[in-house]
Amino acid sequence: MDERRGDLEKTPKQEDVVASACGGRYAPDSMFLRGFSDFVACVLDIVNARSEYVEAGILDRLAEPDRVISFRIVWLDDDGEVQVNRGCRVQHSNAIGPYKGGLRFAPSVEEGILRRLAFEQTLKNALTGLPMGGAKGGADFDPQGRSKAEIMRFCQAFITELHKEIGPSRDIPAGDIGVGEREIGFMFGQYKRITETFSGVMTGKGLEFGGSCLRREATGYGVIHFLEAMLKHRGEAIDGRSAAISGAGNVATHAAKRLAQTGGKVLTLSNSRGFLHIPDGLSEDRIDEVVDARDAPSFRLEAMADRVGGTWHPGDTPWQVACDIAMPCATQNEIDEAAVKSLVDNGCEIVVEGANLPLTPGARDAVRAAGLLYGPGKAANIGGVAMSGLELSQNAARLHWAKEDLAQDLRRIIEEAHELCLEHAGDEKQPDYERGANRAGFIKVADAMTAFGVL
Ligand SMILES: NC(=O)C1=CN([C@@H]2O[C@H](COP(=O)(O)OP(=O)(O)OC[C@H]3O[C@@H](n4cnc5c(N)ncnc54)[C@H](O)[C@@H]3O)[C@@H](O)[C@H]2O)C=CC1
Ligand SMILES: O=C(O)CCC(=O)C(=O)O
Repeated sequence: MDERRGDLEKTPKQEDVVASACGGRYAPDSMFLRGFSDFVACVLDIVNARSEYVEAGILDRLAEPDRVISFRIVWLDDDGEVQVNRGCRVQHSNAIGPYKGGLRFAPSVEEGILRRLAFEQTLKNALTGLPMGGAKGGADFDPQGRSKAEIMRFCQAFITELHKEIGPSRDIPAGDIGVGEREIGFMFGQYKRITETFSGVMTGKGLEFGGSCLRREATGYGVIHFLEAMLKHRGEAIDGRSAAISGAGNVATHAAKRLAQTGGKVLTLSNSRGFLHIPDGLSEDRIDEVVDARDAPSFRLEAMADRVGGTWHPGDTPWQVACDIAMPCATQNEIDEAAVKSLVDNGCEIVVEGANLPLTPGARDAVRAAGLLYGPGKAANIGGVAMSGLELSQNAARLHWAKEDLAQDLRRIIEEAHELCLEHAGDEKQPDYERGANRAGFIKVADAMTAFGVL
């Protein structure tokens, strides 16, 4: 046993463990280090109680992804101009299954964010109960305002670079911000052309070529299933509760649709330009209109205001609206401390995350301090990757399962994940779901890593 490890055993404090595990490789305020430090706070007592985890260096190994693949993407825009973007795939852990996680196309994409998201994905995927490791990738490409032909050329160039690193038993990408079924189609087609194979190398595919029923809906629907499970645990239900939802993409619209179906009231949708407020609630039909129209370059959420009896608030976020539930479903760090204060002052009691990491660290502390019921994304938004896991199973068996069966599977997976989180969440009456998710995911991954020995 090395000297440093011996010291750790004597003084296993959170900050020492984090510093030792990260070995000075991350800037103190980096997104990864902050997240890893919070994670260590949740699992440190488990590690201290299990010498096999310390001996196998589990935390040190989790602090560094298995591999980071960076590459240049070159493509031609509609004017024939050469465009260059930067792409990256972080393969964090394949301890419990092949690397699995989404691809994000957005100007804010950079390696640091992907390192953090890939780490979170490892824990999240473990909660699904399906054999999937964790990864995340993407590019700093902004699809906004790009034509369909430009998006196709970009997707083809992206996968031309990444295809060597992925495969149906190796790493299976899916969608995320800026990457939906259309983009997966372009990338899957290019992979198929280059490798001359037809396999389940990506999920979120079109139904005609190996996609699964309900993958499109699964993340948003799953968020509402998780919300229902949290409320049921308290003897409550959604019934007539109102929600401020951010985003107008895949997760936001399907969470909105399912909430409306479950008797809730959808007060807002949003984008990076502002938010749409519908005081009487958005109907399912109107939500469907957004789902059908949003891929068109001409689509503007703001243009719907009159038609839905709402108002458009340019430059603002939905967190100033009086609501029972806040449901951030757009992007990271979209709720800060001031937004939490405004939500609490306006009567909000619940925050449930459709997006990954939508709360700043200060906002998370404020949510806890205010005693809100809090469903963190790493537990509440597992529906998408869970359905991806079921898509993989269908592809491997060369079968297509019925929507009704998949709907039941999705609900069961979410309810079981909720139970698993509860088991590790401390106080039964005021469960800390984030702690529960971190601990439950960690134990599963750490046990697998321990079984492999040191590698
Ligand atoms: N698609 C999936 O299956 C899953 C997605 N997530 C997470 O959910 C979130 C949303 O993802 P998708 O709906 O798939 O992406 P999307 O690309 O379909 O939608 C993103 C939405 O967020 C809005 N948006 C982007 N930046 C914004 C900003 N700065 N302020 C306000 N709105 C902004 C966009 O206008 C768009 O309406 C992301 O955090 C993603 O990581 C999590 C689990 C699975
Ligand atoms: O479906 C997948 O593989 C990944 C979904 C995803 O990116 C996520 O859960 O954040």
